[in-house]
Amino acid sequence: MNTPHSSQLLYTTAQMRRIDACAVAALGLQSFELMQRAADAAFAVLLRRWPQARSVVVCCGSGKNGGDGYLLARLVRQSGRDVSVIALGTPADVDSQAAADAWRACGGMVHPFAGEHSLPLADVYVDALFGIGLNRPLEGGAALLVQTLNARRSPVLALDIPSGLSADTGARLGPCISATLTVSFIAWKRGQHTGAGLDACGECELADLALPDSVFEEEHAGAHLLDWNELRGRLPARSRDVHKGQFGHVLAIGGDHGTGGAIRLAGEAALRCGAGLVSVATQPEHLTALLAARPELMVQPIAGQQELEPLLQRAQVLALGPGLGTRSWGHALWHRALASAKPAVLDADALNLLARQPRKFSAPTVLTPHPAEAARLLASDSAHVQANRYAAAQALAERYHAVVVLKGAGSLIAAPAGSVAVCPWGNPGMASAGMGDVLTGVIAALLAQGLSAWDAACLGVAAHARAGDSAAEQGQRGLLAGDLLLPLRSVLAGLAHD
Ligand SMILES: NC(=O)C1=CN([C@@H]2O[C@H](COP(=O)(O)OP(=O)(O)OC[C@H]3O[C@@H](n4cnc5c(N)ncnc54)[C@H](O)[C@@H]3O)[C@@H](O)[C@H]2O)[C@H](O)CC1
Ligand SMILES: [K+]
Repeated sequence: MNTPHSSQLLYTTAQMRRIDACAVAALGLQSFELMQRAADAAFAVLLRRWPQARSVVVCCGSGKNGGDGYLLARLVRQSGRDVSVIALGTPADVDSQAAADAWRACGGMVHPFAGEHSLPLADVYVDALFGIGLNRPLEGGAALLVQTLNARRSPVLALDIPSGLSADTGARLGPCISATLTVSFIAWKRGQHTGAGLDACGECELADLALPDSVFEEEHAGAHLLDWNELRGRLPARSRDVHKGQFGHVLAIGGDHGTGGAIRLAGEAALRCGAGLVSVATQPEHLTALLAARPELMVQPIAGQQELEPLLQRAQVLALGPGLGTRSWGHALWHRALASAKPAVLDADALNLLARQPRKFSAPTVLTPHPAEAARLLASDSAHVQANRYAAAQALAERYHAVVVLKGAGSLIAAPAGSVAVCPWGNPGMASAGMGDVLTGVIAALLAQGLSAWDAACLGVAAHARAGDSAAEQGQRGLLAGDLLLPLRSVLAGLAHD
């Protein structure tokens, strides 16, 4: 894997503070100079996004985020627009104080926030209340101001990070700004690109403040955004002299009574993503329907473990779990399949069974839990997983020694060694039945074509999300998992230069 560019890297607040300090020390920059650059960048974003805005209200907190706001307000005033500053507290440090003084020096006034009626109407509001210094849930006046801003339903430009959002986890800490656009300074923060952070940030822009890459050299980010061009190099193009055996044999196991559709989606997705052969081991009742729906699938009716044996011999990769159920039938197949120690993707009830009988994996394995399944695997609850998505994904990868895809807004891919990739694609229309079954087949197909568990997970999540975005162009509501099957082909063709 190529080293991601700094614009793809995601940092924690502690890392950001060290990077800030490095910029000041190495470059001889004053912190105030960085604040001025942040204000300049934010002003450019404001004009580009809202060129018709005639009135702006900047809400300034007591820290450096507020300092950015005071200097931005000065630029807006100097541009001839109507601008006022509503302050929450007084500047707590020398730079923010200097920024507030600069605002006053150009004739600006500072109005303390004194309840919702003290917040003037404006074309655009600027959230300069809290940035990476937020260290506890908002309450009191801060909470009321954030709730008032959200209730206005007017455009909000958030500086660095929306106030109320944890920059480390993407969890809302009490009331949280719902920004129209967030302009982040120097580097992305982890919390912006997963979970609640996506809705809180709205559109995202990164302003690097013209800092050289050298300021990042001391920090190992540990997390990065998937980059489509970087991924393209990881799926080998096909030569002409090939045969289907070279692209692997996936065995999809699942489809207990009434859930044949799940295993069909997984099997068909594996075919659509280039697996050479796909067998489906499922309840006998699904045989006719599956063959009629997708004759390219080799469907085997499975009453018990003994019928699974020959299939396990022939398959290179297992797609285990879609519609598997946790009854004795599914449990017996799950147990025998894992005993084969073949590369595998585990989803749905294969994960629920794993939560009951934990084990570490020696073969290349990808687990694809949604938050509730992750909670069961961690003996926790969904709310805690969602409030700590990075930590949950990394804990699972380490505990089960597998690559883990923690699904949801901003899906995370975590490796046992600790690195995390974040998927910037996908849409709310994908929160529908069967999407996980398709993802299972996609990843299994890539494993079967020789990719590592990490690469298969990263490319699989990216292709699945991009296919979902393509299919959602006709509308997110009513997007069906089967709608992804055809776009997957063109998405993968784009990945592989086919
Ligand atoms: N060189 C730099 O450091 C740059 C910083 N930039 C901007 O600065 C902020 C980080 O500023 P900081 O002063 O560290 O913290 P905040 O302004 O985010 O926080 C303000 C202040 O609020 C207090 N606080 C924290 N949580 C709460 C709460 N729930 N309720 C009330 N008060 C709270 C806390 O004590 C802080 O002191 C960064 O995000 C950038 O916007 C420049 O932009 C770039 C250079
Ligand atoms: K902010």
